[in-house]
Amino acid sequence: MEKLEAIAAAGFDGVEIFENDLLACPLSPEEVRARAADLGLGIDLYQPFRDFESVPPEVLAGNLRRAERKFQVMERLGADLLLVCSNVSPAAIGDDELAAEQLRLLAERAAEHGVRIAYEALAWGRHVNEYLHAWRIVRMADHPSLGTCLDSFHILSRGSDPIGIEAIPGEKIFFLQLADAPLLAMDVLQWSRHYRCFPGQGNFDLAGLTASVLRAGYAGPLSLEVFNDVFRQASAERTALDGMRSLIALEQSLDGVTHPAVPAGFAFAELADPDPGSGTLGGLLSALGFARTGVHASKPVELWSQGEARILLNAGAEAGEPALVAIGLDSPDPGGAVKHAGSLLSPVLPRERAPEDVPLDAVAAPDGTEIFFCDTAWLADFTPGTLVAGPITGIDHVALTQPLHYFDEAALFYRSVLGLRPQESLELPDPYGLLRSKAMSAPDGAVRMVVNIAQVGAGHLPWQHIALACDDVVAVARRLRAERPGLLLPIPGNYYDDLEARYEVDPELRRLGVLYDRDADGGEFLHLYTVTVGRVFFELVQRVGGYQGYGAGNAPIRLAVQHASG
Ligand SMILES: O=C(O)c1ccc(O)c(O)c1
Ligand SMILES: [Mg+2]
Repeated sequence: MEKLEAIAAAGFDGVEIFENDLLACPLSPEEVRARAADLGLGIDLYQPFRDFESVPPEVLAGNLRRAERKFQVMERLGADLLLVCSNVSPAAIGDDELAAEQLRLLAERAAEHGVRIAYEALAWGRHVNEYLHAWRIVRMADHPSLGTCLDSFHILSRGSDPIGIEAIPGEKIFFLQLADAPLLAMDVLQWSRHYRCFPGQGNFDLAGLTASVLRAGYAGPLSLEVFNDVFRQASAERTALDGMRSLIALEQSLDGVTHPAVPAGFAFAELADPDPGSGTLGGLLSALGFARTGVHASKPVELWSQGEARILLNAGAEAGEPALVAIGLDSPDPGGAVKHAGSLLSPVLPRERAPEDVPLDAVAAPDGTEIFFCDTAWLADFTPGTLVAGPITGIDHVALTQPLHYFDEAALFYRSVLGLRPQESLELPDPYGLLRSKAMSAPDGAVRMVVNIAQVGAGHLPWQHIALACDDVVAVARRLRAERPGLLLPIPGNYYDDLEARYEVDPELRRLGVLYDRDADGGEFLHLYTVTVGRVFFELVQRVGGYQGYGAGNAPIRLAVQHASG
């Protein structure tokens, strides 16, 4: 019930009923039908009917009897399409003619009940596991009540080329199920049952496949069929909305709609500073070479800057401790970006604004961080102070730690709403659990976001950090280790024993506690971290020779030190 309500509220007009959901539901099929109808939802498909075709004659009778009972349930539900998935039983016989003959028989029986059959190749089917194989059997059976069901997961997980879909007559494609998935080297059944996600959240080309299905002349529903352990635990409402967002984004990419305003840089990062009197955040920023270069005309907000790195400290934000509350993105077209976000179900956030303030609109990222789309006008709200130049030149990236169940949602949000592209995804063991991380960036690297989750293990605080681009990390480290020794995170000597075994690096890195990474092309990354203040810390990063990563291999070292220092 809860699922139906959430699905209707998200704007869908139909559902598949998965048999397990019905079996566990206290309502009768008639009541489910009525409830769905009240909510404006059609029941487009009932599924799955398993292990039917290609069986010895003595098994067939029992299978047909089983089917009769399901046709009766479907009549009560008001559903007229049954998904039959390819037989996975070791008892199945690898004989296409037998499969076709038995499916024809099933279709004849179904027709008597006004039911049609959609035959789907499961990627792990015993004999039929390719969509074109299922289609050949359907064609051979040649019955108007028998067609095929295409499922993007089964097609793409096996590496089949979806172009072959275009040769199937559209009216014989009875149903289309869409699911994306991350690329994982694992058994296809486990992969399907636990890791499916919505289009745009994984690595498959859903737009390409869907385009082929539409070119074939298919005019039926686009149905999301996702099996995912995390989604099961998440709120149905939020998951349904996210599913709808994924379909809208898919539709936009089919229509050739590109993001109207991919951000060109970070305008600012905004931190809640609930106790400005303590000087904790201000002190940290000045130690890093920032200066307070402006004060907001109508709000208790200070602008601290160095080069193009701008940090807002907001004493009025609702937060008990220092925390990242907002990110400002330089947008070539803020109005267009906000409208685009709205089309993807990320409405503009209501905001208090003094009449004289420059209009500035924000939407909410999945973890609640506000994302502002800015042109340079926002700076006019701040009385200007003197600008400072220093080794810090801008914001390189912002890293947010998401709760587990928002991780895929965040990936889709940053991709569709902000127009960022997925970069590397990593799973790293750290001393207290597993760190999953996904990086997203604008095509030119001008905006980079890292979405982390601390998947397992208690004690992971939802830390966020702002990584500042720096011309000379070593010079900054030299100065800070001398002047403010407690400010930077100490790095264990064991790390350098290993680093020096792998690379010939300057021994000064060890003395200064600067971390290091190198990519396959010789690009280098030098970085260091400040201690954590409230929920935030800063990273200083220096990219050399086109390095595009994030030094993710060093993250477990950082986490261990952060844990040890509380
Ligand atoms: O995992 C399964 O068994 C299963 C069942 C029905 C489907 O449509 C499907 O894609 C997978
Ligand atoms: Mg399926």
